[in-house]
Amino acid sequence: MSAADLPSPVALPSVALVGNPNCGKTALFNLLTGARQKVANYAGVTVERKLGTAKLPGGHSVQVIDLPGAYSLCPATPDEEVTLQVLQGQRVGEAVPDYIVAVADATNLRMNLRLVLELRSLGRPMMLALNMADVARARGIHIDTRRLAAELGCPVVETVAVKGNGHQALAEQLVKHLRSDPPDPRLNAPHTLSLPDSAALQQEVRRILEAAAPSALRVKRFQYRLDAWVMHPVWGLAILAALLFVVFQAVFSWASVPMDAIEAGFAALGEWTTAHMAEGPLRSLLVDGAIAGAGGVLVFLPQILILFFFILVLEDSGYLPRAAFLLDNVMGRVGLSGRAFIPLLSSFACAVPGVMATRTITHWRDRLATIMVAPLMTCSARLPVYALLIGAFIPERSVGPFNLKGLTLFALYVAGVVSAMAVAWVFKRVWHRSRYQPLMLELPPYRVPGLRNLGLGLWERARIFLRRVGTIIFALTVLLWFLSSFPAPPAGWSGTAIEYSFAGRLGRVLEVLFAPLGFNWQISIALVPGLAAREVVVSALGTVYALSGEGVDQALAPLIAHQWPLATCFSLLAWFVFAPQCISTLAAVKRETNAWRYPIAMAAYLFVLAYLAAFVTYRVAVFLGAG
Ligand SMILES: Nc1nc2c(ncn2[C@@H]2O[C@H](COP(=O)(O)OP(=O)(O)OP(=O)(O)O)[C@@H](O)[C@H]2O)c(=O)[nH]1
Ligand SMILES: [Mg+2]
Repeated sequence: MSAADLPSPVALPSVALVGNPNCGKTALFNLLTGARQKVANYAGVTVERKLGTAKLPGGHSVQVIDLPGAYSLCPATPDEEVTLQVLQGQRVGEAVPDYIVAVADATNLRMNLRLVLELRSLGRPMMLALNMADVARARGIHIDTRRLAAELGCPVVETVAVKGNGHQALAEQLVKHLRSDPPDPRLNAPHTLSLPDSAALQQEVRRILEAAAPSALRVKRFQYRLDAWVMHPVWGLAILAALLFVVFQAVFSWASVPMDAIEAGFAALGEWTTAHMAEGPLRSLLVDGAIAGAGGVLVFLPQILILFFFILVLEDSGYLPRAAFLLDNVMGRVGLSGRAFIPLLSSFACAVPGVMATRTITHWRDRLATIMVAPLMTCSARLPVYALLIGAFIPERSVGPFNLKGLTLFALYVAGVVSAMAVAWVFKRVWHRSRYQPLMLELPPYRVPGLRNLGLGLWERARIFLRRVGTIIFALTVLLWFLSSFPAPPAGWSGTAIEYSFAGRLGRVLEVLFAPLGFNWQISIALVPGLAAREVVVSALGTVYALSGEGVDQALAPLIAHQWPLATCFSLLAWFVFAPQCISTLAAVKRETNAWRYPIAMAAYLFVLAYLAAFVTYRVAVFLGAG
């Protein structure tokens, strides 16, 4: 694409997608713009406004704005506030959008039309997209769109945002509008809101629906019977535990074949390179740095994809908000809001989106408590570290019907969750917070996960992981290789070259700090680049051991299994349950809280916990004879 093709965002008319949470705004946005923003079956997926360009029929282009879902133009949560700010042009450097596309879930008009009426009262050019038209039709909800358009005084179209061309009617209507009614800058002046009274709104919704879609008022919920099981206080918890358990078993048992293949591939590549290149720094960089280091992280791709497969299926099925209700009681007792469930669950992928997702939490202290414990959820960057250590030290054995490795991984995730609950409980004590906020959350319908969404989601995950391996992990590994190879030792040096290098000396210094935890100097070095990305600990260990003259023909796992006492493995695992080192999370916390003291407090408390946990684990393990 040449620079001329790139649309200038200032010149294009802007179209904002506004609607209730979970009505399919982002799915529509992705269809219109070709973007890949996250879509999932629960309220509060989008928490920041996103921009994209849509090419419409007839050569028109518009800038499309995807917004967080809102129940009303009176914001109750920080994400709803974002929506209102954008609509009123209160964001710095941004004008009021030229056109509003109100998006409504056609299966739930009784609720969705309230916001549509509020939007109408703004008096700005708008239209209504009745999304989920496919589901509405299947449920026998008939909507007279002409009548509805007449009642609302704006165009109404039906859309199906999960179908390839499900946005066609919307695109055509946009073009029609642009032709007949080009953007008028006079309408874009910020103005004060005067919203209709709530009871009057409800009456108006009823009146309109009786005229245009009487069947929408008689919707039956199909899901009550299933919910009686899924949200049952005993069966529900059993179902949740069983689900999570299957996930962790699968991460180990399904992944072994592709992982072995990738590992064998890298081993062969290393041998081939060693055989075909003259000895020297370049060969060492390729073999010890790139192949033993970054390649060692790539091996974990299958496990990450399996974990995300399950997360995506759960996200799309509509199960997650139900689990939030199920756990609301437990969460309330430790001082977390039930709304914290989804942000915390997102943190299993990465704490950064988890911290952002706390914008759906109304009260500041609830939100802060959730932010502070989010990094205790086991993010996917920890998976390679856990998997390496479990693969090396935990024998391939079955305990009853369970695989011992899967069981250990499950235990580590549970350790993270339990610690988060404990820390939240302490916060509650410190802040004397006892007010319990009842959980108000909309239950989405159950849905069979769409293959398209699933495939795109997995592809996106694979891309993110590969990009990390190819950029930050690779760069840090090369840097570490450099620091571990230079300066070269003088003639007559009796130890290995790495012990003489910068990294070797730094490792010896850090070892003093970490020796009480049972960490040797190789681990101590690896923890430093791990500050930027946790997986780098794995690649760094690969490089450090390869340079220690242990031979690259040995895979890392058997090597450390041979060299480290079991107590060190347990201690390092305990360290990583808390592992304070993730700069991007700390930066996200600074952004979201707008204060330095929170990320600093977070790093400090996590470091202390990690150190204590590893220390105690190591001592106990040594005492029990694992030293
Ligand atoms: N069957 C069907 N499903 C849809 C349609 N549009 C969206 N979905 C599904 O509805 C769910 C919600 O879609 P999103 O696009 O994330 O909704 P959103 O309005 O952006 O939600 P928030 O960002 O939370 O406000 C996802 O599971 C989508 O796959 C549709 O037209 N038909
Ligand atoms: Mg969205």
